[in-house]
Amino acid sequence: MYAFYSLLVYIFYTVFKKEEEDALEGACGASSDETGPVSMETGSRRRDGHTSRVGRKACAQFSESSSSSDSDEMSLSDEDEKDGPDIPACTPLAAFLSFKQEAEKKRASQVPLETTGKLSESPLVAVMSHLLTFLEQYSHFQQLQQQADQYRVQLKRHRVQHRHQMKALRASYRQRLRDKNSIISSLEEAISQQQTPSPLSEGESPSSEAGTQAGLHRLVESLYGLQGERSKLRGELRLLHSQLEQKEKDRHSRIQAFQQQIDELKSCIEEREEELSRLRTATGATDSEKRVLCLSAENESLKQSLSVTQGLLQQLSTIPSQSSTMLIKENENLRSRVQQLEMSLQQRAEQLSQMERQSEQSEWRRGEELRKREDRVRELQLELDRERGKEPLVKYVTQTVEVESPATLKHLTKARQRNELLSEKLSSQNERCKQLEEHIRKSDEYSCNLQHKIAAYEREISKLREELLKEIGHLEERKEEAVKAAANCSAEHFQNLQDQFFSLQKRLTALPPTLRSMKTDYTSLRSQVRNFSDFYGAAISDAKKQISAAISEMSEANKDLLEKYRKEVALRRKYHEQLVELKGNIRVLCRVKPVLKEDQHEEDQSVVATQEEVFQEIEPLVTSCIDGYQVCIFAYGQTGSGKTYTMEGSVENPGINQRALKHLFSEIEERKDMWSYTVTVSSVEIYNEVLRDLLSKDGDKLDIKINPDGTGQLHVPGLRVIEVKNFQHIKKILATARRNRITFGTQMNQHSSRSHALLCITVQGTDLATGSKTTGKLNLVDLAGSERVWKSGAEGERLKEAQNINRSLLALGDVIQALRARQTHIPFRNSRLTYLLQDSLGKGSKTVMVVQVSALESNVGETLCSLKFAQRVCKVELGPAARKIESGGGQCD
Ligand SMILES: Nc1ncnc2c1ncn2[C@@H]1O[C@H](COP(=O)(O)OP(=O)(O)OP(=O)(O)O)[C@@H](O)[C@H]1O
Repeated sequence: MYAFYSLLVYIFYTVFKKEEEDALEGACGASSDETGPVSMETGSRRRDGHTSRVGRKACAQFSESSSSSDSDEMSLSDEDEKDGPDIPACTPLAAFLSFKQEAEKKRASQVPLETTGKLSESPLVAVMSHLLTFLEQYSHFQQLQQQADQYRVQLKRHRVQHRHQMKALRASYRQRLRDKNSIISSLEEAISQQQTPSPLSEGESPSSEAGTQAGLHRLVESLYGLQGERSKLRGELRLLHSQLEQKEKDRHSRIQAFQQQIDELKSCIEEREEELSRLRTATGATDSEKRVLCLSAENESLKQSLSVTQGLLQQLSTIPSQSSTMLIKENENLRSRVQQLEMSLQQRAEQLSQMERQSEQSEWRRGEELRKREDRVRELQLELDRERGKEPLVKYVTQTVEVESPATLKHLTKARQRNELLSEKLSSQNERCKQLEEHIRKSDEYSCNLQHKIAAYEREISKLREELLKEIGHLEERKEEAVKAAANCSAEHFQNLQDQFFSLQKRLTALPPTLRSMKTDYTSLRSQVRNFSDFYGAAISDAKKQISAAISEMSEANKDLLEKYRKEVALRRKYHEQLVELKGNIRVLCRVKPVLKEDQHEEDQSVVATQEEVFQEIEPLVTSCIDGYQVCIFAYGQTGSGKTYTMEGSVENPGINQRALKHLFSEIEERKDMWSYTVTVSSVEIYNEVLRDLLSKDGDKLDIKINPDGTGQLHVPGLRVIEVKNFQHIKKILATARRNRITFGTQMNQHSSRSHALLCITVQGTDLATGSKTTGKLNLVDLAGSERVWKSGAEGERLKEAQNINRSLLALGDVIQALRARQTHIPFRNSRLTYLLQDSLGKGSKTVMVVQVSALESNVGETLCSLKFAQRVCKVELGPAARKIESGGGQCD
């Protein structure tokens, strides 16, 4: 077969060569057309290895047609470069193509002949034409392949460029994102720092308000900054979007172009396939079929290459899509990040506004609370004022106060309880006031009687005064007479002189010319005047002498009167002392405590003694103290029987202490012309057998010692002694002592004194006339109450106090017993109380014991005990009282 085909080719060659030569020889002769012979030569070269000019020209033409693609393929792979040397294989093809073109031209010119049936086409020529067509198609495929390669190279380049671009873009985006993230994280940190609010102290110090404001300002500023950042990010994102969209569009347009080319290629291939099948059916030649198969194989390979190209295209399309998806993802991430940021910003803004609202609310609440507290303070202040003024407080109890905090509630309940207590107290005090009014009425009656007595005394005194005045008047009359006598004498003389002066004046007017006589008259007149002055001076000195004589007479009479007065005072003191002695130097008074409102279930039939009445009994002893005696007044009795009331009393109704000092100062005032006095005060308490200064703040423990001055008297070293100038001063001192004294509430007495209290008043007097000095002492003792501990319910510390009180009172009883029995040893040192009262309870002193008893039947046992003790005291004989007086020379009385 091969030999047959080779033969066929050869025949063709010779036929065509012959035809061409004929045509050339016949038509053109020696024309210069080289095409035919060149083709022949070229075609022959393929077989015998010679190269004709025509073949080279065709090859050059082909090379020219594909030069553009070759230049592009310079950078292609080695495989592509290897395709280059195959091109010379196209040379016969080019020869065939040119030959075919010429044949077709000829056929076209021969068509009229064929139609007429003169020339019919041979099958060999038809097969050849088909072969040529295939070869043409093949060359076209090759061109397509080259184009596809070009596209592939372009795609590769694009891909590389795109990769670089994408890398750069990614790097820049990542950098930007990192920057943004760092900014956002720093802002978040700043916000979180601002958002960690310091807890608002209920007290909170309000410097914290300024800090919160500043923090809010900072937060708002950072918020604005964040918003600016957000808008920037948005702008950048928009830019990115637009870039991405642009790229996306480019990619789509490229893909569409590729797709179009692929479609074209596909349609081309389909056309070729149809052609092939048509050829198959038309020819049915076995060799051509083989050729067709070869071609179809080539076609298949082309298809494969196409599919590869398509794959590449797809890859190309997927790569940008991947990058775009990545970008989109990044974009989405960014978007979500921005959204998150926006959300967090919104949250922060909300939190900020919430914080602002909260701070406003808390501020408002604080203001409200402050206002309420101020109101409360005002109310409490009012309450306090009313409490001080002893006004009813019921009004406050009924007041409704808005309470918010438990502390205020507690305070309010306390205040209410206190109010209730105070109102109770107030009602009891009102009751007491009524009783006191009754007492006052009675004391008024008593004072009326006293006034009568005083009026009688005053009448006597006025009589004496009248006598004295008469005497003085008599003396003054005499004095006046003497003065008048002197004055009358000088007046007569003066009258005479005046008369003479007038007569002289007359004579002068009558006889003006007689100057000599006038001169003589004048000189005589001058001498008379001189004489008159001498006479007048003598008269005055006479009158003075008479006056001094009258005055000396009068002072003599006064002296007598003064002496009389002194005698009177001495007599009075003597009688007073006699009276006191008659009453006894140790006296016992019994005071029954009236039944108070709280004990009203029992009927009160007691004899009520007022503070004034009690003091009247004591008053002479206070006077004795001024005269230089040792006086002791003490209140004794069961707890709650009224000892403190008797000694100290209340503000409105003071007791013995205050009244005694008042009396003392009024006496001193009366005697100030004859005596000067110094009053000193000290106050101690004996609590649990320990001595404490009630006028000192340090509360040091004191001790009783014998005075080192050699008098043998007792004294308390370190005790504060205050000199008192007036009664107002003593009031303050007494208040201090009362404040410092230890009291506690027991079942028997709400303010039970748990100590013995001593107020020691020393009065040092100096007689202004004689210089003699007296030292009187007044000890005012408020003993602690004896109590039955099972009754008073004393426990713990109260029990210890009660035991100490009872022990010291027993010691007092022992001293009284020893004094009554006139024992040689008096056990003064058995207790601090008796040791301290040694001077006042011993011989030569004046003592008054006020026994306080209760009128209640429930206290009858204690009352009996107290009365028995009082009975024992009554029987004690202290002997005559001794007055401590030092004469001007320092002698003792
Ligand atoms: N004569 C009185 N008139 C009116 N009230 C009195 C009288 N005596 C005592 N009281 C009242 O009785 C209460 C108890 O009196 P007080 O404290 O003086 O007793 P006390 O004997 O000193 O008691 P204690 O020994 O426990 O200290 C007080 O509230 C007082 O005001």
